[in-house]
Amino acid sequence: MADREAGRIFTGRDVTSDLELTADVCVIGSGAGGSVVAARLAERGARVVILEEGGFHPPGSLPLSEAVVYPRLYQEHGQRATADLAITVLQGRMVGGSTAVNWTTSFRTPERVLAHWRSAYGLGALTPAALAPHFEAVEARLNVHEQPADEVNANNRVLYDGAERLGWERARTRRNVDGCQNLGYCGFGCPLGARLSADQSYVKDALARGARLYANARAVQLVRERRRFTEVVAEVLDPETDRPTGKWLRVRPKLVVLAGGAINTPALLLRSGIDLAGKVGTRTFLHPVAAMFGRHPGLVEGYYGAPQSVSSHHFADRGAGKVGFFLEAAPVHPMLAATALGGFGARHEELMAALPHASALIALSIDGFLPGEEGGTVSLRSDGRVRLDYPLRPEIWEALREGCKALARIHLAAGAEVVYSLHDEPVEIRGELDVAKLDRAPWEAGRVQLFTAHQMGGCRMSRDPENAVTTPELRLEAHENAFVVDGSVLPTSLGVNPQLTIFALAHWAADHVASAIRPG
Ligand SMILES: Cc1cc2nc3c(=O)[nH]c(=O)nc-3n(C[C@H](O)[C@H](O)[C@H](O)COP(=O)(O)OP(=O)(O)OC[C@H]3O[C@@H](n4cnc5c(N)ncnc54)[C@H](O)[C@@H]3O)c2cc1C
Repeated sequence: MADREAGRIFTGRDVTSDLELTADVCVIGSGAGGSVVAARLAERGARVVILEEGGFHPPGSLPLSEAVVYPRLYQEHGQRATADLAITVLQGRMVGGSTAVNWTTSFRTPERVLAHWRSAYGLGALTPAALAPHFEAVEARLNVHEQPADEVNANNRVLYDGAERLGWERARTRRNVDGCQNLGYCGFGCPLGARLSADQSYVKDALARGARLYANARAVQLVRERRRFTEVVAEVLDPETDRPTGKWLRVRPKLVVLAGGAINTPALLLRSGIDLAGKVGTRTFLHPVAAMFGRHPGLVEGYYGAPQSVSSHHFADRGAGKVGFFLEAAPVHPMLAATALGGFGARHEELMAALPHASALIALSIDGFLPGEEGGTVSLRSDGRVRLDYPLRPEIWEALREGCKALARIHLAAGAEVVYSLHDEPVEIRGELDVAKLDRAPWEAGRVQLFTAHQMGGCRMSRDPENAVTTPELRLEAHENAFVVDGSVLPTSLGVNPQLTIFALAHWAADHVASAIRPG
C-alpha cells in the first residue's frame, strides 16, 4: 500500500489493513527525545514517521479518575516494577510519552554531572556552554519558568518551610506550563493542555511540518542487513483494548531513531538480536525514591495544585563513598496514597482517613556515581516481555534511610503532628527523639515502598567503543543508520529531574542525526 497523507496522527483504528510506509526517518517513541528529533528533522524537510505504542489522548478526553488513567497512560498498565517487585516503576505510554503525565519540574543538567561525564565517559562536547543554546531553545518552546510563590501548594510549602527552618537549601522549581490552573491532575494527562509536554509542543511542530504519527503502533523488531537497518516492524494495537489487531505496519526508513525511553529502547534492541557484547540494557539508573507522609494539623489537600514546585538539593553531594539524594514533594491522590501507605485493616483506614491533612515528601537517591556501581539491567523474559533487575546496594539503602530521616525532620519543622514511613509496618515519628527509629526499621526489598519516575541509561553514550552502546553523537554503536535519542543514553543518573536534559540533548543531537540522512 502506498504512503498515506502527511501531517496528522493516525490511531490503531485508522489502520484497517497492513501498511507499508517509506520515510527518511522512523522515530520510535514520541516522548521528550523522539518528539524533538522528529520536529527538528521535519523542519529540515525530512519525511518523518513516528511510531508510538501508547494511545492518542487529547486534553480532556479521559475522565479524571486514577482507575482509568493509570492503566491507559502508564507502561504495563501502571503495573511496571522491578523483577523483585521492590520498586514500582512509573513510566508514561501515550503520545507525548512520560512528559504527558509528568509533574513538570524542569532542571538543566548540573555542571558537576556533565564534568563527570566528560572525565569518565569522554563526552567532551557536552559542556554547559555548548548545551546552553539548546537548553535556551527548549526552555523557550516549553515556556519553562519558576512557579510563582503564591502558587506553591500546601504540600510543597511543607518542604519549603520545613527546610527553611532547618537552614537547609531549598528553592522553588521551574515548570513547563502555560495557562496552568494548578488543578493537580498533571499525572492524569493535563485536562487543559496547559503543560507543554511533548504532545503539546514538539509533536505538534513535527505534524505541522508533515510528520505522520502512528499511535497504538508498537515497534517489535528492527530488521537489518549487515550494519544497516532496512525496516521497522510494528504491531497495531486496538485503542480500546490495547490488544494486537492482527494488522502490521512496516516502515522502510533511511534512518532509525530509537526513542522509546530507558527500559523500552534497550528491550527493543534485545528483541531485535542486538546486545553489543552484553552492554545493551546494563547501567540502568532509577533515582530510587523513598517517601515520608506527614499528618499536619491544617488542611494540606496534596491532591490539588502543582504537584511539584519546590526542591532541596542540600544533600545532593554527601562526599566520597556516599550516595547523595535530593528532596521533593509528590501528589497525594487516593489510589497512589493507598498503594504507598502501609498498615492493614483499621490501621490503613486510619492513615487514609487523614489524607486531606497528609503531606507526601520524597527522597530521590542519585545513583550511578560510585566506583563499580552498575545500577540495573534490562533483559527479556522467555515470553519476550521486559524484565528489569535492580539490585539495591547498601549505599542506596543508606541514602534512602538518611533521606527519610531528613524528610521526617522537615515534616516536624513544618509542624507535622506525626510522620509515617512507607514500611509494611509504618514507623511513626512524633518528635526528634523518634527519628532514630528509622535506623531500626527494615530497609529491605519488599518491606518498604520504593518508586521510580526517572528511568535513565541502558544504552549509555561513551567515547570508548568498548564501553559504549552509543557514540557521543548518539549513533548506535556498530550500526550505520541508527541513533538513540532518549533517556537511555544517559551514562549515570542526573541528580535532578530528567526531562529537560533529554529535551535539550535531543535538540543538540538532531544536527548529528540530520547529517546522517543519505540524500536521494
Ligand atoms: C509520574 C511521572 C512524573 C515525572 N515527573 C517529572 C518531572 O516533574 N520532571 C522531569 O524532569 N521528569 C519527570 N518525569 C520523568 C520524565 O518525564 C522522563 O524522564 C522523560 O519523559 C523521558 O523521556 P524519554 O524520551 O526517554 O521517554 P518518554 O518520554 O517516556 O517517551 C518514550 C515513548 O516511547 C514509547 N515507546 C516505548 N517503546 C516503544 C515501542 N517499542 N514502539 C513504539 N513506541 C514505544 C512510549 O510509549 C513513550 O510514549 C516523570 C515521569 C513520570 C512517569
